[in-house]
Amino acid sequence: MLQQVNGHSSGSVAQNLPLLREGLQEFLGGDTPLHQLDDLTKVNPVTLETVLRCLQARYMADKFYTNAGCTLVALNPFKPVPPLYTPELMREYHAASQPQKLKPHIFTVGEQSYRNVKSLIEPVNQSIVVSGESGAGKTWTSRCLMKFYAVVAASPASWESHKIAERIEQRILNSNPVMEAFGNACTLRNNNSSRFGKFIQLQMNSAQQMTGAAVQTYLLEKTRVACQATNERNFHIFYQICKGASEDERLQWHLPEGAVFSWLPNPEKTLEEDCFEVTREAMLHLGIDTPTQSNIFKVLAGLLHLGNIWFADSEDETQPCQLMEDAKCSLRTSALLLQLQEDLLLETLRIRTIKAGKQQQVFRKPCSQAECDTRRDCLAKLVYARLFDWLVSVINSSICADPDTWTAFIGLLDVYGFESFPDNSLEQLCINYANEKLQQHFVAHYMRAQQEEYAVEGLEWSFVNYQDNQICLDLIEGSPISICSLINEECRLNRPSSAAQLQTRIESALAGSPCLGHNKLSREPSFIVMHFAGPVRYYTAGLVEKNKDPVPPELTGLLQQSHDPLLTVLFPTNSKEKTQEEPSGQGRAPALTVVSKFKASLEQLLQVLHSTTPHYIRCIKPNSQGQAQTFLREEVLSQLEACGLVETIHISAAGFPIRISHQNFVERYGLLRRLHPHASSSLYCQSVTKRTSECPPPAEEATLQPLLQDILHTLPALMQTVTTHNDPAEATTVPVHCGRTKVFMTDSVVSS
Ligand SMILES: Nc1ncnc2c1ncn2[C@@H]1O[C@H](COP(=O)(O)OP(=O)(O)OP(=O)(O)O)[C@@H](O)[C@H]1O
Repeated sequence: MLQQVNGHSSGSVAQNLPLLREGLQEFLGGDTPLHQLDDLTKVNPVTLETVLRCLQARYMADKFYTNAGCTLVALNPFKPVPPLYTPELMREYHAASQPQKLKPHIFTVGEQSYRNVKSLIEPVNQSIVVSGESGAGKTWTSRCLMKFYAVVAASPASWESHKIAERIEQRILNSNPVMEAFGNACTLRNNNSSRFGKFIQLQMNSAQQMTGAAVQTYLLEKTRVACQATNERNFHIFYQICKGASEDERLQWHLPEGAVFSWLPNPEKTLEEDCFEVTREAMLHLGIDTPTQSNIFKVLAGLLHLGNIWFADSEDETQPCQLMEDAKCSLRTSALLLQLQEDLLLETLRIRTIKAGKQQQVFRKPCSQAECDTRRDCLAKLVYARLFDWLVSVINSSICADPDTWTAFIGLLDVYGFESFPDNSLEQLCINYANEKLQQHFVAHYMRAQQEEYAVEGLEWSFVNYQDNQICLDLIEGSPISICSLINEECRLNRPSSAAQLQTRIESALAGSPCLGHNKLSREPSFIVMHFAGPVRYYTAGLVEKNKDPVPPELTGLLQQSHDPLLTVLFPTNSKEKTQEEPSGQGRAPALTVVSKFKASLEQLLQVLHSTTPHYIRCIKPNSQGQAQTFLREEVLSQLEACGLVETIHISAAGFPIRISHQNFVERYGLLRRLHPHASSSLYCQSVTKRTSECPPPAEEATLQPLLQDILHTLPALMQTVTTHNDPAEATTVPVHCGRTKVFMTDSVVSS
């Protein structure tokens, strides 16, 4: 039973208030050096300042992992720390009777999830959500967790089954270099940035051995194939083939030393990720044999040559654009490598066919120079995206266990964190939408955990007034009208609409939403969404077109005519391709837009997450230069906001962020007795007796009780003095509660 402490004002107390506050702060800070606090919820009070100070102190002391209630905060060391990731340490966490008592580590999260699977307590399936901004360490963390499970979830009794398990684990680990070669690239923020999101399901049998895995990917940034920002690079695999091909392969793939490709910027930059051998080896282990690999690399070389095809502007609209002189050779080589007819490739790039009328008559219209470029880029994106999906399916068929052999899974979700750039478009809208969804999931889980702690302590209190981010989600995805539905509507109607019109439509249809900000500063048409992590301005130019992601049917038709074995698989002739250019008239299913496909996959993911016990790892980048021993407070703060940790601090603050064990509380008794020497404890005897009759305290706890009561009597008296000076509404909140083992206080005790 909970004891509530009501306040009594006292003149002497008011005079002594500054002294109290100072003493209390000191007391709450305690004697423990900040870097030794391994849980951010133990900093007292939990505020942004104290959390930042604690993380900084730990980082400087080479302590990279810190708990934050049900979350693990992982600071990127930006330097090798081999002792942190040895198989011996993995086994230590695995063998520990209480791993949560060891130093915070991703292995604690890994082991806890593993034990939950073992315990068979519902929900048995687990998910570990790894989030953070680009370069924060998500991929590293997921990789480490996979290695952890490969070590701890693999010790079957017989030698034979041990060998099978080892092979499966090796394949699962081999999926990493392959997916990274094809899906990662060097960006301004990370030399090895994942340009897609992924959910890896590690499948376990009834003896909790890893029997297989399955990978689901999200939103590959396929535009990178044909367009790279200044000082960024294309996907690693292109550099690997150009740098690592043998003499023979160079001849086969038409990649002479020193060849220049417009889609291969910054080739002089040499990265650790450029190692072709590692990728080939891993592909081989996944069952992709050498001829198939050669086929893949030949197609990629074909795309590089495609990127060198440039057109001159045509003066006469009725005439197709001419090839630039240098491009003729590139056209020939590209057609050769992709096994396409050269003249058909050229024609498809520069002539648009339009079907019209009842008879579906075919008209041929020469494209402008810009349209030719768009079609060329579109062709490359189409091939690369299909190739990537195909690789993922090959990886899955190599690592996925027979459904009869596994009974539970641990899912690792590695998703791009919240993004806010000077120029945000559909990609950022999708990413931030996913982050809002995950944040909602996280907040619900965090509140549940907080509520459970209160219940254990006997506190009857709930976060009834806490508003989660549903309003923002309604704005983005709600029904019937939301940003997503309006953008999709534009695609469906296929009407000409300007960026300014789209802005007006969004602003007028969603004017009532408190999460829609007003476009005051920008001259370019845009709208602002007030995300949980901060406001983001999205520009409306090109949004509808990106959402349609149109693939001219002629391009698919062209690839279906290729004689290349791989392209024949990627573009089968019998498939009923549906492209956005085909009108979706009466009776036809609505065209799938980028947003609608993303929304569907997100919903599926959330369904999976809801059916699991979640764990969260928030990766933080201490500085954007990738330097060891450098902790930039401003940068860390904005990430704490973006990953929802600030939100959890607010949730904590909405409850009782200050928690002190009875023992600690009483140890500091003198401080408060000085201020209120004649406090009577009679007021509390009743409630404490009532509590103790339900839950008898241990002997030492019993001796603490009278002292505890005296302090508890003093504090609220002080609080009332404080609240009457400030917000009168606060006076109605009971600031101090005595739980079974801890004293709980609202932050008004120290912050008012
Ligand atoms: N625990 C660690 N120990 C040492 N170095 C690390 C650690 N975590 C991350 N790093 C370094 O930081 C770099 C960036 O990490 P990583 O690629 O995992 O980031 P990410 O969050 O996955 O980024 P993106 O979203 O761009 O893919 C790594 O290449 C590695 O050099």
